[in-house]
Amino acid sequence: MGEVDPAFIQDPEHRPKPSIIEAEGIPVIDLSPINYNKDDTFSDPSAIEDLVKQIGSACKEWGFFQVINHGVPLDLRKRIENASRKFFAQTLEEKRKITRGEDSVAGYYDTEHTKNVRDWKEVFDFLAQEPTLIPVSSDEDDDEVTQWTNLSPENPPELRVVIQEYIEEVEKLSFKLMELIALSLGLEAKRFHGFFKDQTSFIRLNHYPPCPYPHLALGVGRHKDAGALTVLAQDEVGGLEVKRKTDQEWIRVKPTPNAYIINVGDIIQVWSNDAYESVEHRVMVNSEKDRLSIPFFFNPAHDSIVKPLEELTNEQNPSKYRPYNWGKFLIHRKDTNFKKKNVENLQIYHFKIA
Ligand SMILES: O=C(O)CCC(=O)C(=O)O
Ligand SMILES: [Fe+2]
Repeated sequence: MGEVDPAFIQDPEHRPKPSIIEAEGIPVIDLSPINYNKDDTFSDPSAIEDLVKQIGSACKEWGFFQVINHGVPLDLRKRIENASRKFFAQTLEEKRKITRGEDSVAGYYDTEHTKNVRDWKEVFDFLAQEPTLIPVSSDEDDDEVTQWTNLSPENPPELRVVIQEYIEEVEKLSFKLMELIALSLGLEAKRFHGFFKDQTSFIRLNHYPPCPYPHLALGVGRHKDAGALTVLAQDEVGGLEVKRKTDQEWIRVKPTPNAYIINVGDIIQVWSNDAYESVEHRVMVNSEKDRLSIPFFFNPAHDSIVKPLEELTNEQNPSKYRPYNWGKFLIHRKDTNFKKKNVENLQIYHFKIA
């Protein structure tokens, strides 16, 4: 990654700005009421009610928030971060031994493109469920389903187990967040749980090496997350930017030690019939420091039909989207993200009812 490779160069309007705006506005929400109450139940109704309000406003106003006192053990986070660093510190040859194949999303790769520009990063993806059931093709008439499985790095030897332990914990957090989001929309707490029975969730280890031309490239180009919810751990380096809804400015999410960054994905946007929006974000790189981030993409079962919930639509507020099949959507995305293509990949607005 020495000379300027045109594959990484963003169009001028998408290049990072030299001045960074680090807003205080991205809410930090304390989840103590659901994690550290004395008798371990949802026992303090007023604290929960307040929490639900905070979650609702954050989803509406930002589509992004951070959580503290989230219940994921700090020691586990440290262990996954250390193991990930060891993994990425290996030679390219070693890492490429578990390169992601055409037939699964799991494994190592360093050639992802976002909006047809190559990202300055390398990643390792690991599925939450093994096997994960998924359609063979994005073709609507093809009913065939296949199984995705994980690839296991030899080194460091602890990585696989640490990832599995970590997934268990962030998954618990994701379910709790979905309950709070459901309540904030006036739904029953467990309204969303059924969608995640055979989930297609996965965890991603993102490594952003120092970049000699950080003013031209991005670690991840502007995008929205396609799934339901993302639970992201970022290290102290920083670089994640979120598009502020009020003025469309790019705002840096300040690293908060031990916090998780949560964002609403496209599926929540559709379920909520646009009450909550999935917000664009991107990652800046820098010329000096490596950066590590670990998103957990909480995604429903492949055969989920994604559409606005009946409870949230009516004559005054009719459904804004045609239903789509999540598994087919995911496969379509996978096929187009892998290579540079001259067409835009599939987006939820393609299902929008005009
Ligand atoms: O590295 C980050 O902070 C965010 C990465 C991201 O947005 C993604 O992987 O979808
Ligand atoms: Fe993202």
